[in-house]
Order: sequence, then C-alpha cells, then structure tokens
Amino acid sequence: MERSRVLLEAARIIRERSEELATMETINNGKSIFEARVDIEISWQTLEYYAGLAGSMAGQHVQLPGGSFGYTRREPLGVCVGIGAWNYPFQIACWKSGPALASGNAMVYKPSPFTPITVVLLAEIFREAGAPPGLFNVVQGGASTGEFLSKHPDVAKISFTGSVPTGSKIMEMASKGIKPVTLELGGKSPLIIFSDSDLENAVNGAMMANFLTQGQVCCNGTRVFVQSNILQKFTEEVVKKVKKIKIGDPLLEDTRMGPLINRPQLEKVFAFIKGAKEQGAKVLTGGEPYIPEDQKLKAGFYMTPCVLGDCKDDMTCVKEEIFGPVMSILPFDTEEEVLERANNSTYGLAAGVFTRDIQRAHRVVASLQAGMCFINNYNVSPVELPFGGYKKSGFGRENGQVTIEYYSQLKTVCVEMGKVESVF
Ligand SMILES: NC(=O)c1ccc[n+]([C@@H]2O[C@H](COP(=O)([O-])OP(=O)(O)OC[C@H]3O[C@@H](n4cnc5c(N)ncnc54)[C@H](O)[C@@H]3O)[C@@H](O)[C@H]2O)c1
Ligand SMILES: O=CCc1c[nH]cn1
Repeated sequence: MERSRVLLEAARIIRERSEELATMETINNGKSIFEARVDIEISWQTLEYYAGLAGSMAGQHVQLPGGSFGYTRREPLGVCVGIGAWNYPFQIACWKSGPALASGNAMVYKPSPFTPITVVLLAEIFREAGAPPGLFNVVQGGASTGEFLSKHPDVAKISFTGSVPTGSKIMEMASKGIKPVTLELGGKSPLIIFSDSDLENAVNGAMMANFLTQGQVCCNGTRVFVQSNILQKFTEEVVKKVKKIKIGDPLLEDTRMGPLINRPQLEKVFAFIKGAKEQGAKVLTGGEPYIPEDQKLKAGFYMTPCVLGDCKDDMTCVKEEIFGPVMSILPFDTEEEVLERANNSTYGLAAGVFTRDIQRAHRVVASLQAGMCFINNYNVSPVELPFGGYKKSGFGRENGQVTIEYYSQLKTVCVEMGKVESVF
C-alpha cells in the first residue's frame, strides 16, 4: 500500500502538470502536442493501474499430505535497468517504472540521447510523490552507457525498448550475468482490410496504423493488405486523407504531424522511398521534403506522409521496418493467401484486421503470428492489455497484470509439519 500511495501521488502530479509535460514532450520528440497529451494521459493511467496492483500482490498456499503445506512469495528482483527508445520517451519510462516500482524494485533508467528531457521530470515527480532517494534514477548517455548498465553485476534485470540489433546485443550481455530481459523491439506489422469492412472505419484504422508520431511507432501496420475488389476505393480514400494531414509546428493545436526525430532518420526514410521506386512501387502521395513557411521551422526534419502503391511482398520497403510515415498498400484475394503473406515476416509485434464478419475476425487473429492483434481498430494502447512481440519483435510483456511477473521472482517455501523421514 505504501508503494501504491507513491505511484498514485505521482499519477496525480502528472495529471495536474499534464499540459506542461505534454509541451516538454513535444519539444523533446517533435510529435504534435495533440498526441503528446495522449501520451501523458496513458502515462498517468499506467502509474494508477500499477498502484492498484501493488497492494494485491500475493502468493499461493498449497496443501501437502500430512498437514504440511507450501506457499509462494512474489519478491522483487532488485535494481532493474530500463533502456528506452526516442519515440515515446515519457510513456516508455512509465510503462517500465510503473510495474518495476509497484513490484518493489528500484530502477535505473537510460533514455535515448535524442530525447533526454522528460524522463528527468518523471524522476523529479517520483521524488515529490514520496519515492525515497535512489529508487528511480536517470542516467543519460548512448550505447556505451547502455552497455555499462547491461553488464553491471548489481543489475538484476533489463527491460529494453528499441531496435532488433540493439536488443540482440543486450540479450547477449544479459546472458553473461544470467539476467532476465524484456525486449520490446521493432516490427513490420500487417493490417488486413477485407472487402466487407466498414470502409470509413478501415480507412481511419489505416491512418492510425501508419501516421502517429510521424510514423515512428514500433507496432505500426505498415503492410496494408487490401482485398482486391475494394483496392481502388480504399486507396483513393486513404490518399485523400493523407493529403489533408496538417504538417508544421508541433506546438500548434491543429498540427497533426511534426518533424522526424533527426536528419539521419529523415534520410533513412527517403532512402527507403527511393529504393521502393527503383523496385517498381508507385508513390501515390508524399515522400518529399517539406519546408514549412514559418522561418523558424525551416531547418526541421519534415517530410510529407507517403503512400506507396503497386507494392510487392519482396520489396525492401515491404520487408524492412522504415520507422517513418510510409504506408505500403498490397492487394490480396483470399483469406488463406493473405494470412500466409501477413505471417511471412521475421517480425511479429502487431497485426490488425478489419471485417464485419466476427467469425472471420477471430479466426484470422488466431492464425496471425503477432503479440498484439487489433480487430476493427489499430494502435490503441489501454494499459490493462499486455503489449509485446512474437518472433524477432521480442519477448516479455509491458502493461497488463502479467507484467508484474516480469519484474518479480517467485520464491517457494515448503513447510514440514511432521517428522523428517531420512532415507539414511
Ligand atoms: N516494441 C516496442 O514497444 C517499441 C517501442 C518503441 C520503439 N521500438 C523500436 O525501437 C527502434 C527505434 O528506436 P531507437 O532508434 O532508439 O533504437 P536503438 O536500438 O537504436 O536505441 C534504443 C536505446 O538503446 C540504447 N542503445 C543503443 N545501443 C546500445 C547498446 N549497444 N547497448 C545498450 N543500449 C544501447 C540507445 O541509446 C537507446 O536508449 C525501432 O526499431 C522501433 O520499432 C520498439
Ligand atoms: O512504439 C511502440 C508502441 C509504444 C507506445 N508506447 C510505448 N511503446
């Protein structure tokens, strides 16, 4: 209950300061203030949710013959390290610290060097909320700092959010110390639109699946499979909507797309679009540098959101994670065919299906190789639901009750009520 009170107070402070925190997150990352507000809301909800679980953590009591019994205790791991990506800086820190602190651990958190600011505010908020000094710590730095923390003998667990290559290195370092890891890695998720979908919903779902946070979202449904008989109508509607996305100063109320995180990321996205064109894809809209009118924004890393048509499964833009505002549209004919193509990826973070046929919806998600599946929506993140990947998208989960298991260890106590029967 003591941990619960600290988390609830931290959630209250975040709620009270949400406008200031959202503004800082926009400055930190470049995402629109509109989206940053949602991130902050999800963040305090996360702390409230784990505050609710903190007081009810319990083990099991197991009866054994002769009045003997056993019981289990759920115990903290110790010092947990959180290493975060730059796309949801404050929210990722709350997704990790909420369950870590609720379970009785301390946390050392390293944000991405591209977004160092808001997690420091989170640390101040935890202190103000009554967390003892040293319970939640922020260490700034890049790869070498992350490696130092991952190898440190006093660290009990590492929870990592980032790319597959870094995740693989972290797993290797953790293996030396036999430390548990949670890996929230990248994706190239499929979104399947059947012709019986509510078209307006499906189009809105595809927009949500591709263009939040300038397309820099791990679970984005960037391979949009559309049943051939609605391909033309769907594509027209999506292109119309994408052209209307308001790009510009992310601190303005009506902006929906700010700049990408940095110059290398922008150039990487343009290289994917160039490669897509060379491989035969057609740019239906966007994919160009965007120079805002406002003088002070001219050096920003802006681009117009892009839709690619005439895509094929073996194109690089369809196989690899772009991590930018680029949607690839792929036609399909049958359920069987689309399932095989959707699963033909080394990733397995998320997947989505739009259909009015509820039996088909459940049949399809049961066959999809992805940790987070959406039916008739995409990219909603309720804290009550576990989130995480299959295959190279990682393992372990964030959010939901199950995450307590990733931040605690189980002790079994066996109690003898009779005499010791020695075999010697
Ligand atoms: N599954 C998820 O929940 C999720 C969420 C957000 C982002 N991502 C993924 O993250 C990637 C983009 O983020 P990124 O560019 O920040 O990823 P990244 O792997 O480059 O960096 C992530 C973090 O790891 C640190 N790091 C880098 N090298 C390290 C090393 N050798 N040892 C220890 N730490 C190291 C970085 O400083 C940063 O804090 C994408 O692939 C995206 O899909 C996944
Ligand atoms: O980027 C992936 C999804 C997510 C949102 N918040 C943390 N991870």
